[in-house]
Amino acid sequence: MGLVTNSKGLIDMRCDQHVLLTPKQMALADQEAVYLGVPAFDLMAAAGQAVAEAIMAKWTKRPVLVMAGPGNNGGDGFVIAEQLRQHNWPVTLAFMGHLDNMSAEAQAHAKAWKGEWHPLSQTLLNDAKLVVDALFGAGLSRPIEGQVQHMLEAVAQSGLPVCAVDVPSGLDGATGQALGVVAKADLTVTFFRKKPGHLLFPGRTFCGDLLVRGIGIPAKVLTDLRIQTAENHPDLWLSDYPLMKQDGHKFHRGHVLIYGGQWMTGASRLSARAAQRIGAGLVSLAVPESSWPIYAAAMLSVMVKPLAAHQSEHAFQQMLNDSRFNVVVIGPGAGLEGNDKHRVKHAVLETLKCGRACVLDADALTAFSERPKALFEAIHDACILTPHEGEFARLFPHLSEQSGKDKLSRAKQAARESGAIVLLKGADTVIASPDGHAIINTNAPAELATGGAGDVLAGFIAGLVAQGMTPFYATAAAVWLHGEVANEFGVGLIAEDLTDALPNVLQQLK
Ligand SMILES: NC(=O)C1=CN([C@@H]2O[C@H](COP(=O)(O)OP(=O)(O)OC[C@H]3O[C@@H](n4cnc5c(N)ncnc54)[C@H](O)[C@@H]3O)[C@@H](O)[C@H]2O)[C@@H](O)CC1
Ligand SMILES: [K+]
Repeated sequence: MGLVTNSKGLIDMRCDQHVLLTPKQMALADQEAVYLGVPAFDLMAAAGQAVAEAIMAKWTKRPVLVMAGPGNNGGDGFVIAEQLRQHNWPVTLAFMGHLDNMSAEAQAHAKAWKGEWHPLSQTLLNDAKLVVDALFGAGLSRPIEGQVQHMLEAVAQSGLPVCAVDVPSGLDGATGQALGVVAKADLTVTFFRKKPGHLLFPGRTFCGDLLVRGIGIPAKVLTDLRIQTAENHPDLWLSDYPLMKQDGHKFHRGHVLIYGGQWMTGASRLSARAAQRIGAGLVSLAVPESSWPIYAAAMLSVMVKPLAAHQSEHAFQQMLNDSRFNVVVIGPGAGLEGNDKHRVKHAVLETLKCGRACVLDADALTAFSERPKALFEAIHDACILTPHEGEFARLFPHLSEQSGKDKLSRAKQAARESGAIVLLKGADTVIASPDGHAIINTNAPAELATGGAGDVLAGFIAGLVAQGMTPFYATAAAVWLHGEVANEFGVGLIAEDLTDALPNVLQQLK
């Protein structure tokens, strides 16, 4: 049963827990569940009950204001209100909508509410100690304005704790972007599966703690939804992960070739060490002859190969003839000064020309900013681009953060246009493949924003590709390990620690 495809084939139901549904896909999942015989009334009852239970688990009994909107999100609100009332919570219900326009199940649940109905009004906040936001969920279709906007602003001003039903109202579940104003929540309870908007920024900051609750929708409805996006988790790639074999040999674990620059000698060395630590059998650094002593003195188990100044391009090309180098990393510390840029571009294009898997980072991306097309025309499917937002904007100016598009769509479009796997970095790193699949990473702590962390990541990816992992899943695994190591290490992290602390995390993974 296929959900998320990769170049190798299909991810099966083992990892269906981690798929992300757009609000549209969620509506289809609901419909399919009803088609399979689960009554819509029961789905809504289960959804409301799950939220009520989460509220009672998180907060002590207190006066609650439930704000119920005009659609099924509001229907959930009526269930929550009635459930809390039955547990002797003091509940005030404010409804904005017309009963006649609601779905049959929402009407039925609204009629089952035993308390009073109030129109939405800011004065209701005076007596409340908790707000339940059941105004809009998956059906939000335009920016919030007018009276609801004022109400949400008053909720924010009040400082009261908020529990959001499905998504904080005003948040686009597909993109993580705000449509007008958003009601920031302390707890969000969503149903069946997470939505991309819960994980992408700024959406993630609006959700508070996020809980996913089953409401009786069978997992088999996922089969026909053409799901393309998942949250990063070892379940996605562990079966692909190159765990060491007892009878393994270093030549079976690949050979990474890293291009080193003249001046910023630390960056490529960080990549080299990272590739070694994650298990590449051999790692070589190709460096300018003039900097060779610096590199060679610092690297013990990495082979450092000098590129003679008068024929460095030719020498690198010659090196690529050696088919034992199965992955090439270009970019960290590669340099853009003077003739460096020309050399870097040449190295990238030669690497691509011979079909070698490659990780292109930093200067290797910026080197093509005047004519990204020259890079895209050369790219093949084992090529991974690892830009931060600045580098990304240089290659894809129409897809920059300022374009107004969300990060998931931007990364997917960039992958499609370039033909490469695109890893768009950030606290919500997105890994997108040209075939439309994408993984959102969620385990990166703030400590990762430190110089050299990207160089280490490039090395991790290369090291995994060298050992035979498919580029898409190697990238996902590397990003996850990178985040996990940073979490494990905690405060005071510098890039070197990412490599040194990796073995602990690998041990746990094993
Ligand atoms: N069977 C189902 O479909 C289930 C749905 N559930 C709940 O239903 C929600 C989705 O329900 P709906 O599709 O009815 O959508 P919503 O309840 O999110 O809202 C739809 C309504 O809001 C109006 N609207 C949209 N944007 C607006 C804006 N900016 N200002 C004013 N009005 C606006 C629409 O015209 C429509 O009347 C989910 O988020 C979830 O909470 C749950 O009850 C589980 C089962
Ligand atoms: K909501």
